[in-house]
Amino acid sequence: MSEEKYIMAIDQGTTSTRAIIFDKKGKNLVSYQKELTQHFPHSGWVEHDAMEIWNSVQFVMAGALIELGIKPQQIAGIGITNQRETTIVWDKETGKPIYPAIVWQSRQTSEIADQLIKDNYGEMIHEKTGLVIDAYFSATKVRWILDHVAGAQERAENGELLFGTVDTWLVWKLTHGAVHVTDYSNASRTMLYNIHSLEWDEEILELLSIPKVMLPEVRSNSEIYGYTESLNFYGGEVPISGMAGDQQSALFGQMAFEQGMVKNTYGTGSFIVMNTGEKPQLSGNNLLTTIGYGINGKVYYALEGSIFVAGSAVQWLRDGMRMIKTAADSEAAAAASDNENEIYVVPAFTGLGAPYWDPNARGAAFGMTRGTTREDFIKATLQSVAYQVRDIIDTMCLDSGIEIPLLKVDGGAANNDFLMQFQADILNTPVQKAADLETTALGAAFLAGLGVGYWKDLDEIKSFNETGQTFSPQMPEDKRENLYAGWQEAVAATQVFKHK
Ligand SMILES: Nc1ncnc2c1ncn2[C@@H]1O[C@H](COP(=O)(O)OP(=O)(O)O)[C@@H](O)[C@H]1O
Ligand SMILES: O=P(O)(O)OC[C@H](O)CO
Repeated sequence: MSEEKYIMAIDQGTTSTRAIIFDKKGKNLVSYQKELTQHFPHSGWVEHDAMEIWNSVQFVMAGALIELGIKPQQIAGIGITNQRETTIVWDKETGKPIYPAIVWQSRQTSEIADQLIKDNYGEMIHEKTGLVIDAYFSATKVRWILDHVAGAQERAENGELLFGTVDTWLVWKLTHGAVHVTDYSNASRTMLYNIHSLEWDEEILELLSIPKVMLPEVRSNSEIYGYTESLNFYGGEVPISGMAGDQQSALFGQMAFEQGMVKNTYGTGSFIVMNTGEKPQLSGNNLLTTIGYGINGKVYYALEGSIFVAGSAVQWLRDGMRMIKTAADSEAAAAASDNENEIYVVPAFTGLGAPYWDPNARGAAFGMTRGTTREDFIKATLQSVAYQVRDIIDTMCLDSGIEIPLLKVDGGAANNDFLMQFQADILNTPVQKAADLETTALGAAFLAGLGVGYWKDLDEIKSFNETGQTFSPQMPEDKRENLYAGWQEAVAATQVFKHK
């Protein structure tokens, strides 16, 4: 009797690593998770131990197999999805990183980014990569490592060092150093990749003195990149057949295959991504143009708005302000606020992302009176997430000329009904939750399953479509616009105060 086969997705996120096993109907059967240590060596720096990332992946893969009670040989394909931009440089011979992974949120390379802006490279880099110059992307992080580790530049030039984002690092480790690849979606977040010619950009590489020999080969999002080395995977040689950055993977998992479809993932940050079809569309309003996915010889582009602080504002209410015990408590507290005197919280803790890109802004609260309560403050913090999403969706509609009929949502904070209802109200657009909020992993599983023929095509995948609750707008127009105008004033006032 032949044994049933499954697809495994590895979701290597900023705060945790998960392995999730899906069946033939795209159903999530088991999810196994491990938290990841966050290192903050200096103010504004965020680093991970790349070996801990790798160990956590092995741990969750084993855990998921054991929990489901299946053998590695029953995995038809593995899909990898990952925190994007996070940068690792390692020694090709020893397989050891030469410096910790510099995490996407880290600001330690902002001086390099500022210099590029001062030297007027903004337009050239935007045109070629679709990105806005910022320390967020991998390019300045690679430069920083080559500058700060003794002898690294020379060793990189000699071909002794390799660079990779987390996807690349994991495939390299899983294949025991045999395969050094990335995919279109991750490459498009490095600020080194030309999204039009689909090549590493020689001019940018030269500008930053990054040797091309250390870069991975860029491949599609769904194909066999290599096989797990049997020692790494308990005797199993399993194809690794799908790969995408986590936000693009969520777009795929939400089945946003058509031009104009938009998803928003409410995690630590919040990332709104619109499928814009087969032609890259450069934003005139500071959104990012990025590659959504490339499959069957076609590349699909996307517009993205990145909000750095979303669910982490709720963590701040819990751990910093100590106003709530759990993130979920924020829902009842916000619903209990009946103050007509609305206050605004602008959670610009690490500056403001899209569409403002103001690295020097810092958090602020406005409109408080003697009557303002804890509940009002919690409500305003949740509302700040929804207002930031509106800032981006409005900009996206302007840039793309596309009206958004529906916002598909997922991620941890999408569990908050108060936030979802307010989101629908402030956008005046229905908000539809995914049936299973692990959409990021589902996207990687779909890509991996398509890559090995486990699923035939997109039509088969579309037949699994199941949606969760939909929140319909209920707020009167004048109230919506008054509230939003107040938010815009609050953001403008926040930007007047500059962090020294
Ligand atoms: N019910 C809730 N209400 C508001 N925020 C929540 C709720 N549940 C989780 N969160 C927030 O969502 C985030 C976790 O979501 P997750 O998708 O796991 O994030 P990530 O992938 O970035 O680690 C945390 O920042 C947490 O504060
Ligand atoms: O790990 P997440 O879910 O917080 O996502 C991080 C993003 O990919 C950063 O661009």
